[in-house]
Amino acid sequence: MLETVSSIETTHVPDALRPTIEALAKVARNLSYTIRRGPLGQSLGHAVGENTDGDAQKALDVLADDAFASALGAAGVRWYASEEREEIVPLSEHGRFALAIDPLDGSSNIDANVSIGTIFSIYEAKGDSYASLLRPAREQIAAGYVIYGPQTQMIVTFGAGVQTYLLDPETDTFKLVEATKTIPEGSSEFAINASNYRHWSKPVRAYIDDCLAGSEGPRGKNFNMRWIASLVAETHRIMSRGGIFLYPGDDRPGYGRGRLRTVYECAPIAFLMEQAGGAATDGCDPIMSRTARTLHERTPFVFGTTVKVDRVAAYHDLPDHEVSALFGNRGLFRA
Ligand SMILES: O=P(O)(O)OC[C@H]1O[C@](O)(COP(=O)(O)O)[C@@H](O)[C@@H]1O
Ligand SMILES: [Mg+2]
Ligand SMILES: [Mg+2]
Repeated sequence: MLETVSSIETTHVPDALRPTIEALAKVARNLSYTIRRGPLGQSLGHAVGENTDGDAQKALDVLADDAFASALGAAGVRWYASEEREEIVPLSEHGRFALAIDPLDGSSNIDANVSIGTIFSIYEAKGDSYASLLRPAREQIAAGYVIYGPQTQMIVTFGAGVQTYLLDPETDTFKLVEATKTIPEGSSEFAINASNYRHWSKPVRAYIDDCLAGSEGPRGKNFNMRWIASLVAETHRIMSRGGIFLYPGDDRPGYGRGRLRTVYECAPIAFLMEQAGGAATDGCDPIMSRTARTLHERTPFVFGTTVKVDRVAAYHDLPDHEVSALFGNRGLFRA
């Protein structure tokens, strides 16, 4: 029904990438429609298996992955890497791009009608599939996400700022609503899954302790906490009003390098953050300087307003006696 309508305004999209972005937008538009229909349409939130990382795969994860893979072959994509597939898949021999995707982010939220999303990252393709995608994140030529929330929006960068497109329900087209998105300074919000507190390293605990101490602690002001458990929704909130997100490594089995995946979750969000004036690190070093060694590799992930992200890195540089001190004695971080 929606196939014939143009999917996105492409004035800001580089010519070579237009077919790819149009195909992404077309699939996202159809997914948005499927998600909005919820139980009136296909069953979306039930588990259908496990992906390579051992995460439960929901029906919507698989449906989204199949839809993107079948649309992108005819849209300039040579190599397709997905959270839902163990290996990189060849799509079109003559395609110019390599694309990595988290087709459906935040799957645990499908049944709860909370915002979910799609995250993608694009490189120039090389002859070898893995060499095309396991390379410095700074070599990305485009990255973005789609948020399926009260509004469906696509946020994208081609290396010259960040653009926001809104899916207009009246025309079924993604329309440009913001040509240069920048992260506001001054938010007092931090996002972390605090149920893992006892598993965190000392620097992460110290950083959060100092936020929780509020106006009585070394920061001298109160903070607010958020945790949606949809990376895309957290990213969008930070893009819209600032703040910081942390998913650190912790000492639970399998979580030494956190939960989030470098290639199709963290690298694209890091690119967007930098282009919007923010920052993204693994707690210490920029994600954009990293090269993933494997397709499904995880990384600790900290992103948001630059001064806040830098502050987390500074906690990692503190000597042990400072980081272990009660906040009242941690002299370096008095606001
Ligand atoms: O349940 P946890 O450990 O808080 O993890 C939540 C994180 O997991 C994710 O859902 C992982 O993404 P997927 O749904 O694509 O596997 C993120 O969106 C979110 O930030
Ligand atoms: Mg995800
Ligand atoms: Mg996913």
